Amino acid sequence: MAAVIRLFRPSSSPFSLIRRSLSTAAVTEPVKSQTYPQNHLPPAVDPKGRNVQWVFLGCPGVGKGTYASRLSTLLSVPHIATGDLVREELNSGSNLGKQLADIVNQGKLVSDEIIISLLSKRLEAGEGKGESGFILDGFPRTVRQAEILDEVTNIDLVVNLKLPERVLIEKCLGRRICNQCGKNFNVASINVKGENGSPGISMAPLLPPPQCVSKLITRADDTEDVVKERLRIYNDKSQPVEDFYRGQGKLLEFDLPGGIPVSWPKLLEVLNLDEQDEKQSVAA
Ligand SMILES: Nc1ncnc2c1ncn2[C@@H]1O[C@H](COP(=O)(O)OP(=O)(O)O)[C@@H](O)[C@H]1O
Repeated sequence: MAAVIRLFRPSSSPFSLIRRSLSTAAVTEPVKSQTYPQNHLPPAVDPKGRNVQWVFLGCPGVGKGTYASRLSTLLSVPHIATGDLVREELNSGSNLGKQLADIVNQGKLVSDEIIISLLSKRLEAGEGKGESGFILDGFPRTVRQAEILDEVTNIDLVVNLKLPERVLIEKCLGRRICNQCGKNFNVASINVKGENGSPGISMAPLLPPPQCVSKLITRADDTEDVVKERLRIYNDKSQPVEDFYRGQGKLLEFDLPGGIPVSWPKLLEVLNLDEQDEKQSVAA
């Protein structure tokens, strides 16, 4: 039976070191090892009692942002999505933003150096405001990024969200963002039949409230060709990151059973979390 571990006061994180570590990081082959059994958490919470340091992995469109953001509220830690940091830079009109636009709109990855610099700035700003712990979404995306992260801190748990590829494409194409409040919605109504023993998946659309309807925009990189390219790059560059964490016994595989109403309670169950619990309690 899982014991309840309380998360104590914020401790300062060592992320100001991340930039320095970039230059010394070694690139090695990803480790292949066992899969962590579902329904069984690895030692997810640091026994020293600091806030959680979790990573969310998964293909474009799988819903990393949705679940990472809900968990960050539940656990009172920041949700840091490197894709959001990149989009902020694009929208800022800076020279760097102009350089990144082509890369992002073709579905390619930004260089490790640039992404680490953006993440480093975000973590330092958070540290200044007294933030501690995090749920990272969209980082690390290469083994090199994972190694650099490992050099500067100890990740407790890596959640790998999974959906069949045809669902991912439909979800990306249905994704809409309100350009005023910034919330994400999805107009796709997904009904995929089960194949070869795997169950079918249904997801109802996540429609915007009336005040957002006229303000919906589509991400420039959510076109079919670019989504396919992002999936190809994920398989090439980011799947080895799954192996990296699997080798460390930190990877929790989670096949999403459907939309938020069915997946969210199931995810909480697998993580031994209870929405009704005191916010700062985690079972490990
Ligand atoms: N860790 C990262 N390394 C390199 N590029 C990144 C990283 N995170 C985000 N990006 C860039 O930002 C884009 C959008 O990221 P994100 O919103 O996470 O998209 P996705 O829906 O593909 O998961 C990526 O296609 C990539 O160009």
